[in-house]
Amino acid sequence: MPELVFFSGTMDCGKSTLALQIEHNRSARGLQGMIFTRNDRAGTGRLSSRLGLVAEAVEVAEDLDFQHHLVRHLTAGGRTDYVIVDEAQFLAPEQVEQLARVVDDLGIDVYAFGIATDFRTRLFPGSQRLMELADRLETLQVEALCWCGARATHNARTVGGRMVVEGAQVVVGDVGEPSGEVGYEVLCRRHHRRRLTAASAGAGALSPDVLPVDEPTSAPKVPPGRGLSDPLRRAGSH
Ligand SMILES: Nc1ncnc2c1ncn2[C@@H]1O[C@H](COP(=O)(O)OP(=O)(O)O)[C@@H](O)[C@H]1O
Ligand SMILES: Cc1cn([C@H]2C[C@H](O)[C@@H](COP(=O)(O)O)O2)c(=O)[nH]c1=O
Repeated sequence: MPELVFFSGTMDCGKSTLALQIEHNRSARGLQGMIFTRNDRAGTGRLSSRLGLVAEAVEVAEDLDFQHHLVRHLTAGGRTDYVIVDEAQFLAPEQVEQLARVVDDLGIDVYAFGIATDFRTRLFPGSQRLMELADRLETLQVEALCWCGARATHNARTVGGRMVVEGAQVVVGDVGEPSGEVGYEVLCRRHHRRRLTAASAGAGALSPDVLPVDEPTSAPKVPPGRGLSDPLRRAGSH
């Protein structure tokens, strides 16, 4: 049975990499895919991963109708066995409905990849519609981490490393932007709620715990995963 699958996760968790792997594995077996994206950081008509892989893609314009596009292609004698859509959070809800029709009426698998929520923790309209319509929701397995070491579940927008909560829903950008520029950082919910980015917390890279030295048995217990270098421990009350 063909299906509509929505692979979601925070920024920088490997969605585009997985999209390119799926494309690679299927095309290596002689299947033909059609790849779409919208607003990829690498430029128009490109699907790029931070691991350095890039593939050509159809840029999804606001008025692109997926179903018409596929029907035109098939009618002209083209073949498509599966469809990949990256940055699917930027799709209009109607475009997600067209993708569902591509699956049901044309019998083509559709794999969509995107972040679920924006910098204010609200669902993107395209992601919401995908969650409502997908046959299957998949969460990426390689989780991105918050600076504190916890699993990152939220995307923060930053200016000069500080989290901002005002602005347009769509601003194309990347994690780890130089200070002063608009960028993004993935955080756990606790630190997203407190607007505590790595820069605001004064955190550097995660440092592992040192091997335990003999502590007196009365010493306070350190929760697992909290090394001496952990800014949470240093700052105490965050
Ligand atoms: N130098 C590197 N070495 C190994 N893995 C890397 C490196 N740079 C990035 N990655 C991996 O790539 C992931 C980001 O992949 P990408 O597909 O661009 O993410 P997404 O599309 O979800 O934003 C990172 O979470 C990390 O696992
Ligand atoms: C949180 C958030 C993100 N964006 C943009 C920033 C990037 O261009 C993409 C996400 O790309 P990735 O491949 O998943 O890293 O989305 C945005 O426009 N608005 C937001 O709130």
